[in-house]
Amino acid sequence: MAATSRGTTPVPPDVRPRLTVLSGPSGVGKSTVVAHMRKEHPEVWLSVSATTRKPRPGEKHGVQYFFVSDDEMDKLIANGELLEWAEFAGNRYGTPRRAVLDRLDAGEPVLLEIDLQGARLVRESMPEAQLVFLAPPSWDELVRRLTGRGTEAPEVIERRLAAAKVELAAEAEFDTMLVNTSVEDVARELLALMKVL
Ligand SMILES: Nc1nc2c(ncn2[C@@H]2O[C@H](COP(=O)(O)OP(=O)(O)O)[C@@H](O)[C@H]2O)c(=O)[nH]1
Ligand SMILES: Nc1ncnc2c1ncn2[C@@H]1O[C@H](COP(=O)(O)OP(=O)(O)O)[C@@H](O)[C@H]1O
Repeated sequence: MAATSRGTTPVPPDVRPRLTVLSGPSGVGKSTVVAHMRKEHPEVWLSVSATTRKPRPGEKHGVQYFFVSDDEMDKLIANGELLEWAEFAGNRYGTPRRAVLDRLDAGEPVLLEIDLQGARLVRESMPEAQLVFLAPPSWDELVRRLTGRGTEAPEVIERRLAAAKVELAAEAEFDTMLVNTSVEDVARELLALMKVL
């Protein structure tokens, strides 16, 4: 079979998995759910974003994020290397385009964990993508999780909670809404949506 220009075997569109986008307010549990899911299903390919945010203790370049300078982010944007990017709570975040398209072409289930603005941009450029919104069981529980994580200063938490109000109001734009009461249940539901289970 002929190789594509990216050097992978083409997968017919009808069996190609859809790109899945997971969004939801900061602190709702997106990273926790995705980590749980990938422990048992490492075949789910999670895009690693570039960000200008500083690493938290324990975060490693190339694992949670590619941590880049403002200049480097400017270049990634100018060179068209990002599928989408957005500013969130004072930092920029973007999805490297090439890796995502290569994995989709290879027929792998691909997951993006990105904010509401990014989800809207993906919907515009790739209407076949499925958009999943992760919601907290309640506002108070979201505040408890975000505060309890202990990774952000109080003023950063305030910015993220302000963004959370906007994100929660946009829930209806998504194809599916999952409430993160149980990490195991949500991980299973997400795997089913991605046709991995
Ligand atoms: N648009 C966009 N948002 C991203 C990207 N990567 C991460 N985000 C989102 O940026 C927000 C902040 O991420 P982060 O600083 O890691 O905080 P956390 O998600 O609360 O742990 C979250 O909503 C992420 O989903 C990206 O490549 N593009
Ligand atoms: N279902 C859950 N029940 C209770 N705590 C949770 C649940 N899911 C996540 N958490 C906790 O909430 C905090 C925020 O989770 P995290 O995955 O960092 O959120 P996000 O990636 O959406 O910002 C973490 O301390 C995590 O352990």
